[in-house]
Amino acid sequence: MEQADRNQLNEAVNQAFLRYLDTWLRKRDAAALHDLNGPLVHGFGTGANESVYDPDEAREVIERDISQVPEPFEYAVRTAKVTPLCTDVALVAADIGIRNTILAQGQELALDHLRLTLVFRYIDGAWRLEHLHGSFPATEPDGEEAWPLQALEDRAAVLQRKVWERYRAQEAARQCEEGQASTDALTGLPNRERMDELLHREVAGLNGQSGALAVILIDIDHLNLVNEGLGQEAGDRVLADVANILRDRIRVTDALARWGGGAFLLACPMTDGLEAEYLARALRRAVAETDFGLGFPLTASFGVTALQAGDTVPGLIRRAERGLRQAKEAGRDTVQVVCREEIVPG
Ligand SMILES: Nc1nc2c(ncn2[C@@H]2O[C@H](COP(=O)(O)OP(=O)(O)OP(=O)(O)O)[C@@H](O)[C@H]2O)c(=O)[nH]1
Repeated sequence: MEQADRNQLNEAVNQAFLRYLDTWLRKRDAAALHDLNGPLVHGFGTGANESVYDPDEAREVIERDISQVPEPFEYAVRTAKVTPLCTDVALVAADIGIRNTILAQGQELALDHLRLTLVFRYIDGAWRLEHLHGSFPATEPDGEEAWPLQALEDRAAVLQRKVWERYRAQEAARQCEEGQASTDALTGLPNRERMDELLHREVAGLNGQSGALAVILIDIDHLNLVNEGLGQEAGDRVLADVANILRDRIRVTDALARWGGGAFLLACPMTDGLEAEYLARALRRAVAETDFGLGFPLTASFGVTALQAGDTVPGLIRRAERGLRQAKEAGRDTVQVVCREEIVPG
């Protein structure tokens, strides 16, 4: 988390904490306090009362607590430390000076000190209480405090590390899943959906600038003959090999995707129709000159087009498809460039 984000989070959680204290201890307002809670509150008592409460149970605990001592508590925040656990969870360890007497298990108990450990979670646009642990530290016979603040802070540091580790692992898993969902497993290339998104982004930003983007649609010729003659696995190998041939010969700024079946789509930014045609010819040659170990030559056909004013992504793709169709009709193993309506033979 960036330092500026951390500062902003600390401030927002601190405000939520102060509002919670004021509502709970000074105002003793059960309804308002209930509104500051999250959907589940953990802890929320001291010692034996600690549990996980749903909203109705939490409301009951709050009302009981306030009905037992309706008078405002005099308190002063001595220290309050906010520790962000991740972007939407934060822990507050606080030391509160307090003057009051409560009835605990039939006995009057004079309070002068309250230690709080609270967890707030950002839910529906507000930091809401999710966990509350309160303790009234007693002085041990040796004069040492039973729960010194340093011990609470040490525990918070351990908790923070553990939550961050878990959060990072979850983020990494989520990003990995997203990557897998948009990658073609056979070739390792981005899939059609990802390329489609990229094209929409590119085309929207380019506004039909001439020479700003070219698109090449590539289709392996007679892939069905490889599948039928040598089996699906041989067809798969051909697909992966062609993907590698293409990948090895394009610029880092170009984007190559598996478009479906035996087809690939290549998007080349800062490339006009002529440059794209040269590239397509070089790629055609590279495929035709490769020995795929099939016992017969393998070729591919290419449809090329370039961005023009007023283009949409579907329009651009349709022109590349038209080029590819023309290339297949012209006998395959060839390149056809389509600029708007006219076809420039390759
Ligand atoms: N091995 C393999 N074959 C695939 C895969 N996806 C599609 N195919 C096959 O690729 C072939 C593509 O067919 P078409 O593009 O219509 O025709 P083609 O045989 O390549 O001949 P052209 O007219 O030259 O395109 C079909 O036989 C599909 O079953 C795949 O992931 N692996």
